Amino acid sequence: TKSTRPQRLLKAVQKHSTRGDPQSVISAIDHFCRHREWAMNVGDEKGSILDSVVSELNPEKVLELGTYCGYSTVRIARLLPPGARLITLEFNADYAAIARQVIAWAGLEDKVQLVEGASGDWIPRMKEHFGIETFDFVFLDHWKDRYLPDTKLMEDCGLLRKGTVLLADNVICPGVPDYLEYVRNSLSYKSCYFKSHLEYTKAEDGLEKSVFLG
Ligand SMILES: O=C(NCCCCCn1ccc2cnccc21)c1cc(-c2ccc(F)cc2)cc(O)c1O
Ligand SMILES: [Mg+2]
Repeated sequence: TKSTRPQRLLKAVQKHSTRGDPQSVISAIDHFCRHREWAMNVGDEKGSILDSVVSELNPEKVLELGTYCGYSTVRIARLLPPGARLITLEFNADYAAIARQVIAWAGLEDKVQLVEGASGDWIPRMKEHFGIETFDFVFLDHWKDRYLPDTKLMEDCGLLRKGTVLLADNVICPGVPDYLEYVRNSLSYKSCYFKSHLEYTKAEDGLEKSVFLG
C-alpha cells in the first residue's frame, strides 16, 4: 500500500542525516519539505525564531502541543540543558509513531517524553502523571481552535508561573484570532509578534510570544 508523507519524511531523515546529530536531522527535514513534499513543520525560518526564544530562556520544563513528525521537538530538545525535560503531546497515533523514530534517530529520546492523546484530556493530568509543578516554556502547534481553551486550561490547572513563556505557531496562517485577541488584551500576559512566513512558502505567518505575568 502507498506510504504516507510522514513515512517518506522519516526515510529521508534516515537516508540524508547522521544518527545522533540533531542539526543534520533538522536540515534533512527542511530539504525534504522544500524540495520534495511540503509538510507542516514549523520550518527553518520560524524555527530560528523558536531557537532564539528557547536559547534565551534555558527552560527546564517544556510542554509542546503538537509533535507531528518531531521536527520542532528536535529543534527544542537539542538546545535544552542536561536534566531538562520536554513533554510533547500528539493526538494522531501515526504521526506519533514517526516522531518517536525521528527523535530517537536524533539521539534526543532521553530528554523527550512523547504522549499520545488530546490536550484537553492530558493538561489536567500533567501534575499527578508527570510530577510537573509548572512549565517554563510551552510551544503551541496543535489544533488552532484549541490554543485558547488549552491556555485557559493551563492557567486553571496552575501549570503556568510568573514568567512562563508561551510561543504559538501559525498565528496568521492558518490563524488563531481568538487566541491572539486574548493574549494581546489580557492583563495577565505580555505579548509580542514575530513576523515570518508559513514554513517553506512566501505566505505570511508568524509566532506570538506571550509571557504569563501571574
Ligand atoms: O494544523 C496544523 N497543525 C495541527 C495539526 C493537528 C494537531 C493535532 N494535535 C496534536 C496534538 C494535539 C493535542 N490535542 C489535540 C489535537 C492535537 C498546521 C497547519 C498548517 C497549514 C496547513 C495547510 C495550509 F494551507 C497552511 C498551513 C501549518 C502549520 O504549521 C500547522 O501547525
Ligand atoms: Mg504549525
